[in-house]
Amino acid sequence: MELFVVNRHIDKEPDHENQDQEKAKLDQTLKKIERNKKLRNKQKEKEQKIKDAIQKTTKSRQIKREIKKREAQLVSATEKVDKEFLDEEDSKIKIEETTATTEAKIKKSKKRPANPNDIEGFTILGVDNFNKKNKVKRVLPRWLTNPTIISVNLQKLENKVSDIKALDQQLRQLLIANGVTSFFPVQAEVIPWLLESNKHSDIIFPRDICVSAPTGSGKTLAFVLPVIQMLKKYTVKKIRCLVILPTQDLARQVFGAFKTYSEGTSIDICLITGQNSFEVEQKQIVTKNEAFGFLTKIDILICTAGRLVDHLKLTEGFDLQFLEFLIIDEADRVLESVQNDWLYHLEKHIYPEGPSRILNQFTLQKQRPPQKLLFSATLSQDPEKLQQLSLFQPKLFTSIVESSEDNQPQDFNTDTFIGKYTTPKELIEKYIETSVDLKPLMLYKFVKLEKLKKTLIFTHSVESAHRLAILLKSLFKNELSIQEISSHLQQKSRTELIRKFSEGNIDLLISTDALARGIDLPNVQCVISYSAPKFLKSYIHRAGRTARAGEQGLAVTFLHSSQVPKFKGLLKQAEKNNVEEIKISEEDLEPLGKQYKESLAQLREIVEQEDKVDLKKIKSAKRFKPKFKKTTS
Ligand SMILES: Nc1ncnc2c1ncn2[C@@H]1O[C@H](COP(=O)(O)OP(=O)(O)OP(=O)(O)O)[C@@H](O)[C@H]1O
Repeated sequence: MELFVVNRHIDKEPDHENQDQEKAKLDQTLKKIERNKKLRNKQKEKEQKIKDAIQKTTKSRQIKREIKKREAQLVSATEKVDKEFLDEEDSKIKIEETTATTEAKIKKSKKRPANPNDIEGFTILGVDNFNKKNKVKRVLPRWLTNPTIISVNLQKLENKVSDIKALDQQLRQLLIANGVTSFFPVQAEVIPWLLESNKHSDIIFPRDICVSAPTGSGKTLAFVLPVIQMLKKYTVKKIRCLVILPTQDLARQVFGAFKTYSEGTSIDICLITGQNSFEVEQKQIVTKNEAFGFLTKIDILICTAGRLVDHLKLTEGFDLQFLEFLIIDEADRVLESVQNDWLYHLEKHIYPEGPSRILNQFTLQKQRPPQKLLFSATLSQDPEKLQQLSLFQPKLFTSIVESSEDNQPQDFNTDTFIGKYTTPKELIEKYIETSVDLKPLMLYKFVKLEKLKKTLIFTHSVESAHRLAILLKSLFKNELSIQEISSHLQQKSRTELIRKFSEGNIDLLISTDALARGIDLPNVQCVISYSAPKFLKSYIHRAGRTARAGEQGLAVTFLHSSQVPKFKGLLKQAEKNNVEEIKISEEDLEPLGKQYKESLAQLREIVEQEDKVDLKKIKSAKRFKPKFKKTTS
């Protein structure tokens, strides 16, 4: 049996001490295991917590996202609802605006194709040259925006001549003797201002002035009277006032006014327009004395720009260095004229060493610079145009007032200020539409219907004035006195015709625009623009020959149908939007047909004859040209 006994290792007898030790070890290990188990469990719990927390945040984020999404959906839904409630007009406007901007964008993109050379952030020079630039708003200088306003009301005159003590007694008496009892608004403003501004002119140079007031408002006396008063004091003759005008007729008229109001003074006035010979004019201005050399003989010189330059160049001893007043009447017209470069020659003559506006010892020793006085019914308020006169601290007197609905003057606006003119309140303006063929007959009918006398008729050329005169003479027979006047006539004949018309001995005076400016013809009943005026300025001056000095007057313009819109456009510039039409039916002219045909035949006959003789003479007639002789004796 033993054979089958497996001899296993049999330990020795258990050692109790070792057994205890081993048991302790085992216990420790078991405790360790238990601790580790607990630790692992704790770890697991922690991880689980973290996991849970992560899960929670994700969930809340999801929830938040979901909430946001829902909110967004809600908002868009609300907006949708709101939009539906937008009122129809608003949405229309929005649509229009969007369409307009889109269209503009399309246009822009069409206008300016994408440039392949464009570099981001850089502008390639020249690319934008074709794009429309924004208009720069013009800003007027202060003196133009702060004028002294002149009333156009000549019916209610508040300034009696006897009350204006600034003018001396002698002048006031002369005014009353000439039928002027009250001052017109332009005179009431300008005369006292000029006298005051010249009180200390040796120390404080007076400011230059620009005066823009309607035709027939009395601008002439506004400069004549103060100048006479201020020059009275001088005993030594020097040219102290120079008046420049655009035409001989006007120069003559202003000369007349100076003569009238210088009565009883020692002021000498001279007119140089070319009517007299050059030598005669030279002798009127200067004389030569053995002991003193050249001596001036006059105080005031009135001239046309062209004739002035002739004297500046050729008259020895012609001294303008003592000039105190430089008056330019119809200033816009004079400044337009480049006649012999008059402004350049004049400046050179007044300031041989160049102009000096600075008050210093040098300028104090010399004479003061002349005060420039500019007058016109259509004076340019364009600072660029006025710039050429280098005005000294200019002051503006104007009747141009922008009025609001409550008739209160408003701020000056460049667009509505420059190029605006006023006309007399008493002027009634109308137009007649007619065909070209029947125009002369329509004129005949109108004159007869209105029983017109003392009427000025303006045509665009000497020839058309001449033909119209022949035709009207033939139509009216001896019923009315009809004459023509133009710059082709000699000064003497023109003065004679003007005198006869003023006295009422000519009923219809047919003229070119030569007579449109400044000429003062008393009580003109009607002004007819037989040829439509090309510019607003020419219309204003033509029409301004009537309704002068507060009198009523009628201005009628004859137009072909194609001219009506342009004419209305012109008048709009002067804020005349309701010019009435006078309707004369062409049927009313039928009974005059035979008479008209006969007159036309007569006209043809006369013109043919004249073409051979007279008209040629008129065309070749030159103004009287004097032989210039240098210096005077
Ligand atoms: N205070 C006044 N009382 C009455 N009549 C006057 C007065 N002042 C001027 N007149 C007359 O009024 C008319 C027009 O004057 P004036 O020729 O000076 O006008 P104007 O403003 O220069 O016109 P235009 O712009 O056409 O040249 C003249 O016959 C003048 O004698």
